[in-house]
Amino acid sequence: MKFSWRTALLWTLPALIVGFFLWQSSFATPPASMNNKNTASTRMTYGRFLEYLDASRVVSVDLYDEGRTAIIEAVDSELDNRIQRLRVDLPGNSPELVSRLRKENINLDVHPTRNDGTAIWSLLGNLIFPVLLIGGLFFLFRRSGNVPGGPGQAMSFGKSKARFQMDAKTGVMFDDVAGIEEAKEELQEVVTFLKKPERFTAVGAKIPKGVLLIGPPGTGKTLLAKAIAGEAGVPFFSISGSEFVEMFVGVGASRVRDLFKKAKENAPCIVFIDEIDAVGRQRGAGIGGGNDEREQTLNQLLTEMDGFEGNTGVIIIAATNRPDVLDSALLRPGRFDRQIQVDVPDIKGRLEVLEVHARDKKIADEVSLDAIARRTPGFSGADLANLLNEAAILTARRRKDAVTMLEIDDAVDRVIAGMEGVPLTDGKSKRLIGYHEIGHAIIGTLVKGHDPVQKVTLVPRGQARGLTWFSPSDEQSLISRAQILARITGALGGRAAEEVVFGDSEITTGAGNDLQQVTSMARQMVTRFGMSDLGPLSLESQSGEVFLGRDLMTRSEYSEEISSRIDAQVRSIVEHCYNDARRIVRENRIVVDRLVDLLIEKETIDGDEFRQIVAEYTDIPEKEQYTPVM
Ligand SMILES: Nc1ncnc2c1ncn2[C@@H]1O[C@H](COP(=O)(O)OP(=O)(O)OP(=O)(O)O)[C@@H](O)[C@H]1O
Ligand SMILES: [Zn+2]
Repeated sequence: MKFSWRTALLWTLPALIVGFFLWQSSFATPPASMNNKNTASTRMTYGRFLEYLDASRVVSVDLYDEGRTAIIEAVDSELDNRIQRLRVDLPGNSPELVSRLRKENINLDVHPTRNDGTAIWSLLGNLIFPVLLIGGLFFLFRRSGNVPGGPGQAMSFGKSKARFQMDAKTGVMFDDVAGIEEAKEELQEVVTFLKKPERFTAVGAKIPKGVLLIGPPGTGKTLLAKAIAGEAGVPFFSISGSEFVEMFVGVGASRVRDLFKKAKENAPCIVFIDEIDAVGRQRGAGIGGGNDEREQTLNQLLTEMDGFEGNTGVIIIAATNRPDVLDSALLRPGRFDRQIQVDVPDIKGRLEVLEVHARDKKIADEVSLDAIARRTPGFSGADLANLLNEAAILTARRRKDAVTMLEIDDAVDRVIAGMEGVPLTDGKSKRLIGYHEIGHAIIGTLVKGHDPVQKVTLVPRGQARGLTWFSPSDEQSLISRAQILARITGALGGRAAEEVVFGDSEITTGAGNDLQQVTSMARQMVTRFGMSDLGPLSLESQSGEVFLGRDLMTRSEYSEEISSRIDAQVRSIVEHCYNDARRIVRENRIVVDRLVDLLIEKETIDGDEFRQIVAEYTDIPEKEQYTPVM
């Protein structure tokens, strides 16, 4: 045979790929330094391991390298029952072994390959492998005629490697999750579903399949999902949305399939998908069409969720901080139809989180957790955990026996330095935001036709530095003119209060979002609902669902002259409402001041308490005081 570069490459390529796998798996086995140096490198044969199992000497098993290597802890009967660590080479991924270990209550952890070895190796691995594979595929396809095994063989290299993690027992309980009581209460039911499904199926109730946890990073969504598994005593499968989205077509989808297959085999169990927005973005959105791979993965996820009954005992919990970008198909009944908000904790919540994390630390008596909670508005659960940990590290470094206030102070600085968006600690801006929020809330309470206040809070969230929540009174599709005016007035309440209290020159950019809403509502009154002096005309067509770029599509169907008349009408509506808003704040200044003080002290006031305080200052029933007219 004549030597040719092509043939040479053809044979070296598979060798390289195989070599790469071997090389990678040598990193995948845990480094000895991770464990006790002397014992972790001691090997044990599979046969011995089975004997140890029979003799109930195995305490825990950690599986690495796709189930090919195990690090076990076993009782050494010769060495006065000391625990020894041993490495076992397993014949391969064995579901029987896993179910036996679980049945015998042996601590089992399955570790994904990716997290083992050092970061740089896995990064290199992730880069080299795709390059080799793509190169190889390209080459093989060009030569497909006379390649041993043909391209089909090459394709199978792309087959999925299941990269989800399984914890037989998470060991996390609801007690370990603090400061998010509402979310915990709602999830208590899911625990019951898993523990006592008969109770629900007996009366024909369909058990929900999916729960979506919505909230900013570090608020404990993962912890909460683990706690559900822990409370129910079921296994916990987890994967991150970004891990689903892979370079090779079909890998993401087959990962989803694998994950669900494993989950069903292990039911009842929890499947946790972190960062679901990475796969679950609106299909077809984005410039230049969707990402095919991601869409296939999402479609597979939807198919899997439809493909099993809620009663199989698999409950899928997903987490996101971007619910707005999710494909609406995910939120339909029978999929993630339960949505639970997990917020940054308020002052009381922060104290509880601190108490949880102080349990395992030595803290001096002089330290007041309450004082720390006061000083840390905007800190998430993870920030607080990090804070106590930093303080403990400083304590050890300073060779003290217990954490003192000095270490806490230094740790607060360190944590704040690493956080996005500096939280509100300074008095003046907190007051200003307090007035802004109370402005919204007082108008919402006193103006007829406005939805009632659900809660007012100074706990920042995303871009907002404070928030007022209104509970929509009931599902209504028709909204009256007076109601829209009430909403516009309410939305202007924040800016109005700032101006009344601090004067013209002190108003802030904080109302930017409010003003956008106000303008849009007023504009729609004029152009869509015929609610202005321009008469009952529809001057603009509905812009359709508003998402990424679509709102640019609003069609103008009127002349420039009408356009300026529309502007004048919009302006007059907004001005009228703004005057009302300022007047209401001025006339109720005493109660507004009192509410702001209370808000600054407590950070959150709920709707009932809010209304009760307002009622102390006026005998006119709420909602009857101001009726929007124009
Ligand atoms: N509510 C809480 N109570 C107690 N500890 C918490 C709480 N929230 C966060 N923590 C601590 O912070 C760590 C990280 O939280 P977790 O990973 O659950 O947050 P997350 O909401 O899933 O964040 P991300 O969105 O970044 O994944 C937890 O392991 C825990 O130590
Ligand atoms: Zn506002």
